[in-house]
Amino acid sequence: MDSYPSQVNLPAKLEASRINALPPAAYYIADFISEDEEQAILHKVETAPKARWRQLTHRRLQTWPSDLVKDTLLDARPLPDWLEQPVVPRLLSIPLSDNEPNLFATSPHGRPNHVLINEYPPSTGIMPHKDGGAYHPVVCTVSLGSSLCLNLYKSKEDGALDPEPVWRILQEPRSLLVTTAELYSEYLHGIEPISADVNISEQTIANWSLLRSPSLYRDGLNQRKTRISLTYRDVLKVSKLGSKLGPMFKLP
Ligand SMILES: O=C(O)CCC(=O)C(=O)O
Ligand SMILES: [Fe+2]
Repeated sequence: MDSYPSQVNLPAKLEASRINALPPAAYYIADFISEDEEQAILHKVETAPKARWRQLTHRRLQTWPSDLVKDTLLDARPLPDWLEQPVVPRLLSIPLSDNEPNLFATSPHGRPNHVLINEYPPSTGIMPHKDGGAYHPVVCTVSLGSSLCLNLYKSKEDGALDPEPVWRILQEPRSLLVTTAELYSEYLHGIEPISADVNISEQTIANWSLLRSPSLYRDGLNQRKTRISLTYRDVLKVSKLGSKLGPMFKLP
């Protein structure tokens, strides 16, 4: 059966969730959080103080605990409880391999210290880009609300972007996608600003065998609804000043 009541389903080792079609390395866990957990987080995102949202032309976002300034996290307060639980302990609970206890075992703070929340109404996306040098090269993205495709792109010899994606990853609601290593440093990622993802099939989706509900896409279509993503990363530089800043400089 392709669909069953929502429950968390974690692999004993992350290696079991590896997207084998991709270069080193990406992992996809379809049932990383439950429907109740998804609803609780969505409620917190939607009811966050208005000052928390930054409106871009088509998309809006929140950063927790704060923005980066010159690649540095200024506000060193811990993540709020609703972003910490259940995601962070769950991320840290999955062994990567026999000799690496978890995904953040070799990162400077041993855990993610920053969350970016992006909201994508249908027909919005994000231009192809690399995440750059501010972060330890492990990106953990939890998807909420709707499925969409993340595209991976290669730079051409002359440095220009090849506009055809080399791979597509379908991210279902409640899933976790992890990208690391060469995939972090050598490839660009982006989301097309379209109302429906088309031509979805076993042949075109890199993580097809790891999907929760492949039968939903039998017609090759994913009609998008609003999707919220939570991107967990470890920011390498944290300001010592940050924890001493007065309340005037802090967002609620
Ligand atoms: O929302 C996503 O899945 C991707 C977000 C992203 O690439 C970024 O914020 O750097
Ligand atoms: Fe990114």
